[in-house]
Amino acid sequence: MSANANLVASIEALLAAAKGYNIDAPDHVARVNMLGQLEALHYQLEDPTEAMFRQLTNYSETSAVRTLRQMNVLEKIPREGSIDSKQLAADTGKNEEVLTRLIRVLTSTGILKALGGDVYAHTSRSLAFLDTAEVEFWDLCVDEIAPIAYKMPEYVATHESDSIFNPRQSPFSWGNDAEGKTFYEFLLDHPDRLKRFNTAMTTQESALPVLGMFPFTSLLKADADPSRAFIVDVAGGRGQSLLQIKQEIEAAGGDMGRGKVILQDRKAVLDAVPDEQIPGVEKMDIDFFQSQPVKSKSHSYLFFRDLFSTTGPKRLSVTNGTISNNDPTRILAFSAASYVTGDLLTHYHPDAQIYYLRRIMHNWQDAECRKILQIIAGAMAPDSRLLIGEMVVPDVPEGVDKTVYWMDLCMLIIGGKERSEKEFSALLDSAGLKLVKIWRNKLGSQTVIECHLK
Ligand SMILES: C[S@@+](CC[C@H](N)C(=O)[O-])C[C@H]1O[C@@H](n2cnc3c(N)ncnc32)[C@H](O)[C@@H]1O
Repeated sequence: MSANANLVASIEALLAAAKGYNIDAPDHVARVNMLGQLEALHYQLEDPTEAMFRQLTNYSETSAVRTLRQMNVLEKIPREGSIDSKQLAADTGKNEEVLTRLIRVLTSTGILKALGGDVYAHTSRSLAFLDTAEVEFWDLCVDEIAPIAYKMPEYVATHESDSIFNPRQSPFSWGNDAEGKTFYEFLLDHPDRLKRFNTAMTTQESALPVLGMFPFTSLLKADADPSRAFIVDVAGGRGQSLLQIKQEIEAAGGDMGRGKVILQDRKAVLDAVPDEQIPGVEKMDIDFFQSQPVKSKSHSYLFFRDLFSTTGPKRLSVTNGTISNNDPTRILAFSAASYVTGDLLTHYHPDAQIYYLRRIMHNWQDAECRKILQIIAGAMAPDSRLLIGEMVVPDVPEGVDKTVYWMDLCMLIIGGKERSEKEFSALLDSAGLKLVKIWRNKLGSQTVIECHLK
């Protein structure tokens, strides 16, 4: 087909899709597919040099929005009607010329509307920066990641090519004068930035949904052991996923199979979550590189052995809360130290039906992921499932959803990685786990990867 025939065919295909589209009852998938067609059409029509310079609107638009937000200018533009630049300058106390020039960047790309004579109005796109929770994540990316992204050329010029795979030498660590610390160790040292990060993590629902893929309700059991956790959200942040899963299950008339619901994360993260924000959820602070306290009974003796690794018994097992050992003197010493009825037993939990791990694997390289997975696998019972909520990189870029690609650059910067199905499968296999099924979202790359012990 000639280039011209191609162009006409693309436009006709888009026209046919538009004719079948009901704008009053928009179908999300149909709409996004049409956007894909439109984007392909745009690439066919655009001159490559024009395209090269259009890239520059990315950073100029981002900078203009972020700067106007910093100056609280968007709030001063009326939601209905319009405002002129003189009034806007008076209302914000900012320089009129600077405001006008920043606003023009946004009217040129349709974020704000220019009505002529330096008069401006909101559009639904500018209002999104005022009204959506996702803007917290957007600000975080612009303030924490984008400055380092622009310094990547300097990073690669000053580092060995493999150092980017060392999470303690990531571009983020380097750009924050913190080489030697991982991204999360750095955040723990900076409570304000940690707090902002954790809040932003609660907001990305539209691009990275929790629900609509794996059927959580299918795992409810009326005769479930109430002492067994139904779900443990490992490094679950502020409990954002658990709350949604709980709601879905309760809406279906279930009660999480009578099992417990456990939120695990670092202590500093959990301490910042008021109990009333996560009703019915038990908090448990952990370091996922060290241990998984919610363990299968058959593995519990390892926990005790670990605690007594220097002087402890050679073999110690726990059955229904009774400790037995092949060395009675040890048991006596053990009891005398009052560990038996105190700290140790309160740390004992049976395993969980579901270990849930969302947006964790992509923060780390394979070596760290393998360690996290091996520790969870060591805690799982044969019927436990590990559910991994992550994007999966498609073999060939598809559709208009670019989230997985820009997220992968963020991950390259902080020391992590987005993975393909093949990469997940190999990683899981190396940690003693089997990838059973990838539950995909209708759109985009977000999935739930279901795994069992091998
Ligand atoms: C990208 S957030 C994901 C949070 C949540 N799972 C979600 O999907 O929104 C990564 C989480 O890992 C936690 N984390 C980082 N290092 C950890 C560690 N060594 N042990 C336990 N949690 C850790 C962080 O505190 C943070 O809450």
